[in-house]
Amino acid sequence: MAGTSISQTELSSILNAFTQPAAVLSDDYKIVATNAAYQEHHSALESPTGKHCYQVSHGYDKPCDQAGESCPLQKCQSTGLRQRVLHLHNTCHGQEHVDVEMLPLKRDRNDRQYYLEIMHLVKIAQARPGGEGLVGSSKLFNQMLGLIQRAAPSEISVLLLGESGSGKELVAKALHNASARVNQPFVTVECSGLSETLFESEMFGHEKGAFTGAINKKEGLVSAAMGGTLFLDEVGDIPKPLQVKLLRLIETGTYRTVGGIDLKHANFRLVCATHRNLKAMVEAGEFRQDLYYRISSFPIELPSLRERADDIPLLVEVLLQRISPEKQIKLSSAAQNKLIAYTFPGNIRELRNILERAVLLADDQQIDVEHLPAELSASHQELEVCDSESLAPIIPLSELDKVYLRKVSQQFKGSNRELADQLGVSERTLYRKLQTI
Ligand SMILES: Nc1ncnc2c1ncn2[C@@H]1O[C@H](COP(=O)(O)OP(=O)(O)OP(=O)(O)O)[C@@H](O)[C@H]1O
Repeated sequence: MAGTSISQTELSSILNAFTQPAAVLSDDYKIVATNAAYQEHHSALESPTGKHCYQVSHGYDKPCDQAGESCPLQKCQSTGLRQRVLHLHNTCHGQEHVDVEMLPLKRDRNDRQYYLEIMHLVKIAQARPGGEGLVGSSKLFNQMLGLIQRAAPSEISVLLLGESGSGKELVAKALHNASARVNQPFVTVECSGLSETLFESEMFGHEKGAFTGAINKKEGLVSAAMGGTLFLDEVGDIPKPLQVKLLRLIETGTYRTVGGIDLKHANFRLVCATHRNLKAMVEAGEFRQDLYYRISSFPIELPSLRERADDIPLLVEVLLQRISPEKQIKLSSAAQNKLIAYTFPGNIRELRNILERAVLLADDQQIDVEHLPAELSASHQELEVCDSESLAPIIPLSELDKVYLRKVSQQFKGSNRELADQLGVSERTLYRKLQTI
């Protein structure tokens, strides 16, 4: 830092107080000093000092905002305020998600402005093959990840909105894993298909003899989630009389077991999920407005797989590793193109099912088009149908899967499990859908 009283070596040793990769940057995007973690993170063979931050982290030849990304340094310059942005960085391990924090420093004696950059490595998601958890690097996935990173450390109630199989449960776990409650339980409550009595006794537990069949005292899921995260899956399927009970629990933080007298205190962070349009349900009087506002403080929309088709090659690679870690199975480019062109009504669960089946069908290390289900090749036939006169009458898209399911469930000869597999949804989801047709 020319002209300042502090040397570069001293600056680096101060930066070494951070365990995360950290650097001091100048107004013109140049790296002035870095700590050891920064050099390790970028696997810098030669010192990054003097290079541009966008060149080292992204391999760009111009600042991020001119390369179609948001640039925290530029935002810091224009606002004078601390910034946080989720970026994909080139690191010693390949591409990684990084939560970048940028802070303006006090101007130096020559009135030059410098910035402190701290990189928080995102552990709940990966942008390259290997490991567990969420996978993706597309724009929509990164936007979703940015929201997860923001919400996770707080206690705010999160509402996950997305199609079946798009990863709602995995995101709920990611929220838990990135929160201070990570070492406490993560408890899922499947809200669909529960009668009023069953819901109450599942949620709150019951005393011995509370109702016919209550032979023993039973602990409820709210109690099991003590100190951790309670994940209400398919919250939109909770019948109205039960919604008021849930609201009471959330508002007062207290509950009674079925047949119990004592008021018990709950302690959980709430995450809810639904594939339904809750706002429309509120307008139609099917979902309580007060409960909706309680659970939807921080909504996160999960993109469907067809909206993030550029993630398909990466997901395929990761899922094949997870399905068959001992074999190094690859996809032929023709098979990959088929997958990219497919619409995936069952999202990532359907992709996983397709790959599991293909791994069994492929004799060698390569999955080809013939190992993929016939409906992938049927997309062209579907287009032909759409072009033909048989299009009329037009039915609302929301009705489309009901109409299709009605037909399929009448004609399908196998079990519900087999049908769910072929549709690329869980058996639970199929059961739920069958109830609505
Ligand atoms: N981003 C992702 N990366 C890797 N695997 C994923 C991702 N998202 C989802 N999956 C996988 O896809 C499958 C379905 O995910 P999940 O059960 O979380 O979806 P869901 O939206 O909760 O489905 P449903 O509404 O039917 O319960 C699981 O095997 C999950 O591990």
